[in-house]
Amino acid sequence: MNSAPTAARRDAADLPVPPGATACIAFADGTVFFGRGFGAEGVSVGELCFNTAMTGYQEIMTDPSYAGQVITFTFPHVGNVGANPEDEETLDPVALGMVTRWDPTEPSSWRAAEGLSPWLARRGRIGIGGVDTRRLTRAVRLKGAPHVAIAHAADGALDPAALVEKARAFNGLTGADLAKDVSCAQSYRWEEMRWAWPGGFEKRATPGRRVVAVDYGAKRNILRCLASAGCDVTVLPATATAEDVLAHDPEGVFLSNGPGDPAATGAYAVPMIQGVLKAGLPMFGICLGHQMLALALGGKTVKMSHGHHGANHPVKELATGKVEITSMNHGFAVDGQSLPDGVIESHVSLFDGSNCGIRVEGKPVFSVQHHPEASPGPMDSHYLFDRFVESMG
Ligand SMILES: NC(=O)CC[C@H](N)C(=O)O
Repeated sequence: MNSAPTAARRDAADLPVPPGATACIAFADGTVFFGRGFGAEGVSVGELCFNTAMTGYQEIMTDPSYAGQVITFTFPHVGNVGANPEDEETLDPVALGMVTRWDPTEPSSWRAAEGLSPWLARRGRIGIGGVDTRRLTRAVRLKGAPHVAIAHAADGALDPAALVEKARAFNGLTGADLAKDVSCAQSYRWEEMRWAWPGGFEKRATPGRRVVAVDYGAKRNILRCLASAGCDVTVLPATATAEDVLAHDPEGVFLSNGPGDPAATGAYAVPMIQGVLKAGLPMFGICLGHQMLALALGGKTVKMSHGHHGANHPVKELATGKVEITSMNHGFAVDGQSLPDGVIESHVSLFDGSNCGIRVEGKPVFSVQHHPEASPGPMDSHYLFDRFVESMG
């Protein structure tokens, strides 16, 4: 295995492709990082972010909120436990590609059904190994979610100058409405619960609270957490109206995570949320769902510099002072200063003070920016699912 990282190259148009390079990441400013490709061959264009989680690359790559993004993993050993059918957060390919410090090894895990490279190839997604990911991560931090083009050509036929042009032509995620592209096309019932020994993913047997979950790109483990907490979940597409939601006679409404700019998604989500709020139902939102609830209540969202993507982000619940270590994946945030009277900031990030939660005074309506379902990550915030179920009582 040749795993030495390749050097970053400036001024792509003038420099030759280094020997052995079969993949690269080209920035709009002309910086190019070369590496060795795995997974699918081809070209993809999107926004680059870094994820600091030490486990869970398969869940991360299949989180629909990563649509339009390429992920560089700061943890060096990615791929060593392969891929399995249980750790997928959705069936459709989502993140555009992955960048790793080491080339993936053969999988070593009793759970592995296949290696990372064939799994990515089957999904049409590009992998780039052997990259100096520290340097790449610093570039993301300094340049703020840069626009990039990534390419993998097994014969080394890379055209860095053309890729830089493609990165320049990318419009970015601001204003991008991606949720309806990754949402389900039709409503369906969800019964699977969280994985538990020895039965694995079992189905709910007893009747529970009737919950409508609006799918903006929902991770499966959120739906499982709702089911395990005692909800009979009906999932509706992102473009569902308030009438569609209320027609199911729900006792509570859940707003899912999802990709893209919440302000762009709000065009259809905000009127639905406002309609459901008028009906006075309990409501709980996660990540994109949190951002859109804030918009529906009169708040604002902003694009962050390079966002939060990891499984070790400390968040403080202001009412209790309790700190939770959380899973995060967001590039936009609710502007805590923009919240109107009656909407209370409930959680903040201890990394940068950004808003991580809101609640409506006197009503069972609340949401968080982080991911209480983890997948991957710690379960410190799991109590929020129970809080949602209790709010229906
Ligand atoms: N995980 C999510 O739901 C992400 C929400 C939104 N797309 C963001 O990047 O901020």
